[in-house]
Order: sequence, then structure tokens, then C-alpha cells
Amino acid sequence: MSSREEADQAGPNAPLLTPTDHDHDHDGDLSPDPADNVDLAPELEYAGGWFIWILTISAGISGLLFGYDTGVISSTLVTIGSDLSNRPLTTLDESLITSCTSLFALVASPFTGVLADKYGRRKVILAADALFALGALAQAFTSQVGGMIIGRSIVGLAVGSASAITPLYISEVAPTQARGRLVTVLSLLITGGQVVAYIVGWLFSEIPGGWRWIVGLGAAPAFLQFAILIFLPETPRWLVQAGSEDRAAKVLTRIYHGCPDREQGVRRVLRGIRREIEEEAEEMGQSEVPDANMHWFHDTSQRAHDLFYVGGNRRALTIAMMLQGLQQLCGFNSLMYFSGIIFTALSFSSPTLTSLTVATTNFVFTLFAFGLIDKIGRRRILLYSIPVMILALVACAVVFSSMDISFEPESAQNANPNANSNSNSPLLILFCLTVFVASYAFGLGNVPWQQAELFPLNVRSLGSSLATATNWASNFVVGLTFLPMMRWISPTWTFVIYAGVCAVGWVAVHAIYPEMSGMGLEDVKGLLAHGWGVEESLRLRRRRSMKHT
Ligand SMILES: O[C@H]1[C@H](O)[C@@H](O)[C@H](O)[C@@H](O)[C@H]1O
Repeated sequence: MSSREEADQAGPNAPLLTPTDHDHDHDGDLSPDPADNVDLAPELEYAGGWFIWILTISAGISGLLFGYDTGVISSTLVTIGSDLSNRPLTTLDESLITSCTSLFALVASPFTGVLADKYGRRKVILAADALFALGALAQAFTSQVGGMIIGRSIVGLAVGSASAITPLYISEVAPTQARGRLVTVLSLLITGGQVVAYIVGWLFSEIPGGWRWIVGLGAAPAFLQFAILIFLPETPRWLVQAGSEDRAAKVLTRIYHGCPDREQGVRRVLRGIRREIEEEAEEMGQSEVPDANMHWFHDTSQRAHDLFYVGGNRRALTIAMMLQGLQQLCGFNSLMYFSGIIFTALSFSSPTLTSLTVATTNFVFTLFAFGLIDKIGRRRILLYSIPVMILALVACAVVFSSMDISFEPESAQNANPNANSNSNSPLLILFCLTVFVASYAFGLGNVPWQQAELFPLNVRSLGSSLATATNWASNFVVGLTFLPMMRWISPTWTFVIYAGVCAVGWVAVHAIYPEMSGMGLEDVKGLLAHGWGVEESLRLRRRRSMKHT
């Protein structure tokens, strides 16, 4: 009988398992096989019923808002005309209106973790809704460029906090077997929100003042989510940490409703969480599980210390930041923000409609990822899809090198369809970009958002928010550098650089990203305690699949 099974039989109040791995930095330790520290994930064959879907979709509305507010900018800019400050937008106005959102998202994301630990995950989502609505209305009713920038900045604060907290909320409520898929629902809603933004932008672009509707409509899902979330629970993990184990048990009982093994499953999850909290308390020299009056036993600086100085946590942070940086530095969002300009330079007759293919491909392939991520596994999906991205980028670079094309503002606007030596080149580029987007959406577009599962409970929220900050910092860099790179070092070299980033990323994923599919949230700590855990994770996965065959 495994230690876990023994504990199950002993009941919920049985002493918790004694941890074997206190993971203060053991780099270089000659410890026994780290896989010994990792039990197989709770083998509850339960992927969740209607309640978990309601939780996921309600929380995921934040993703829809994130996607909508990032996707809406291209059509807004081209339809504002002289409506703001009684003059046409200058290039500086356009850059500020576009980039302030990512900048403020970057500012908000690290604070989100601290607030989510103190006040709970759900309250932070509610606060983000208030910001989404405020930002949308501020944009819709402004008559000044400055007002627009303030509105977009408020939306940035909302996007930054929502993007840090929502994947964490979903990971913490999801049953192990369905966690990957449920977090991918979030990516589906992000990419879906971008498609909706492109369509709304296209529909309202001919109407005078239509841009006010385009940006103002972003308030509606925020109100909806606010109304729904008021009735939904906090995550069981946070509740246990805050000393409300009874409430956590109630939430888990609803999540596991319909599971044949419900009671045992709930006990197992609760015990896993308590064990984790107890281990953390021990590491801090405290001998007891924190009581109800002690809402969290680390203050922020202690958490930050743990995140950076405990080897396993530092490794988790490295992986999460590496994946988020890669998700953005591969250049994908240059298409999201500037595909209109690219397709204009390539002389497509309807650049906005062509851009819609980018957003739609992104959405459709995220749908495939949703169906397959828990089966294929996070690591494998990346190792398969990144090489396709590299090939597509290199092919784009080659085709660009055979073309006579300029991305100077005036030349892009007056693009000459016959200027290219090979008239199939624009179509070839569209094809390569579509392949790039499809493979991105299948892997890198969604896997990094699984970040919360890498961290143990006490540093989960801080770690997730720092990884999210990496995402927004890299997003900001790409947004800022794409057009200058296309102009100054040529499209060919721009795409070669993105391909190079992907190649380095592939090597990093291969070397340090363990397979997380099927692992219980409480088991990950043991995996990363003494190393990157890649081999162990693959061994565990093989064992698990052998059990199922
Ligand atoms: O996961 C999302 C998704 O892939 C979006 O399409 C992209 O615009 C975001 O930057 C990314 O974080």
C-alpha cells in the first residue's frame, strides 16, 4: 500500500505525511531519486461536472475581456479620425494609445499576486471587472486624446490583473485530470475575444463615431462577470490557507459532485493541501498548521524570499517566466497588432478581412489544443509545435527576401501590387503566417497560461503574477520594436530573429520543462525540489499511462 493510500484509509484527521524533502536550496545535493518524493497524482478518474464548468466559464469571461481589449485597438485607431481633441491622431498618439495598455498590464500584474493572497482570488477578479468597465466607459465617453490614454491605461490595469489571476483561479478549482483543458478554456476565450473584437471593429468601422461603441462594448462582459462571480466561491486552496477548511470542503464537495468516489476524493485533495501548508509551516520553523485566525503565515517579503531562495520555487519561476517570455518574444502579437499594416504592404485588397484570418486561425487551433492538451501533454505539445513555427518563420523570411517591399509608412500605404518579382509571394506569406499562427495557437499560445500549476501554494500567486509580468514586458517589447525592425533591419531579418528566439526556446523547453499533465497540484513541489524533474515527470507519465492500458 502506498503512503498516500494508507493516509486515505486513516481518514481526514489522520496525521499528515511526513515530508521527505524540505526543499531549501539543495542544488548539488546527492539525494536519492527525486521521483521517490513524488506520488502519482490522485488517481481520481474524474474530470468534473457542471459546477466546474460554470466556475471555469465565469472566471474565463476575464479572458474574453483580455482578448477583446487587446484585439480592438487596430480597428479603433483607424476609425477615430478627428473625433478626439478635434484633430487627427499623430503617430505619437497612436503609439501611446496602443502601448499604454501593455505597460499598465505590466505594472498591475506583480501586485495582483500580493492582493490575491491577502483578499482571495475571487475578489481580485471582481476588482478587475470594475476596472474593465471603468476603462471601457472612460474611452467611450472621452473627447480628448488624454482621456483615451487614461481609459486604455485603466483597461491595462484590468488586463494585467485578470491575466495573472484567472488562470490561477481555474487551476486551483480544477480536478487534476481536467486542469489542462480547463485552463485552455481561458485561452479559447482570449482568442475568441480577439475574433469578436475584429468582427465588432469591422461592423462599426463605417458608422460615424462607431469606435465609441467598439470600445464601450467591452464594459458589458465585465458587468456580467461581476454579477455571476458574486455568487461563486473562493478557491478551496485559498480557503484552507485562510483557515476555512470547512468552507473549502463544501466547495470541493460541489466540484466533485457526480464523482463516484466523492468523499475520498475530497479528503485526498484536502489532505494534500494541508500537507503542503504544514510543510511550509515547518520550513518556517512553525510546528502547527495555521489556525483560522492566521489568514496567511507568510508576509509578502517572506513569500518573495521563498520564491527566490528555495530551489524548487526558483526553478518553477524560471520555467514559468521562460515560457511566458517565449510566448511573446516569438513575435506572435506583432501579427495581432500590425497584421493590417503587413497585409496593406503586401497589397491585399482587404487587409482587415485578411487580418481576421489570423485571429480566426488562432481561435480554431486553440480549440484543437483544448481537445488534446491533457492527452498529448504540455511539454510534448510544445516540442512538436515550436519546430513548425520555426519552419514557417524561416519560410516567411525566405519569401520576404525575394520581394521588393517597404514598410516605410508612406510606401506601405501606397503599396503597388505589381512591385513584387513573384506575384504569388503575398499568398505564400499569408500561407506561412497562417501555419505559424496555427502552430503557435496549438502550443505556445496557451501552454504558458498553465503557469499556476508549477508553484506550491504559498508562492503560487506571487510566482504566477511575476510570470504574467514577464508576458506583458515581452509583449510591450515586441509591440514597440516590430515596425522599427521591419523598417531598419528588413522583414527577412525580423522573421529570422523570431525563428532564432523559437529555436532557443525549444532547447530550453526540452531541457527544463517537465511534463505536468496528470500531476496533482500538491505533487509538483516534490518534482522540482532537487532538479528540473524532466526525467521523473516522463517516468511518472509512462507509469500512469501503463496503469490505464
Ligand atoms: O495566450 C494569448 C493568446 O495567444 C493571444 O492570442 C495573444 O494575443 C496573447 O498575447 C496570448 O497571451
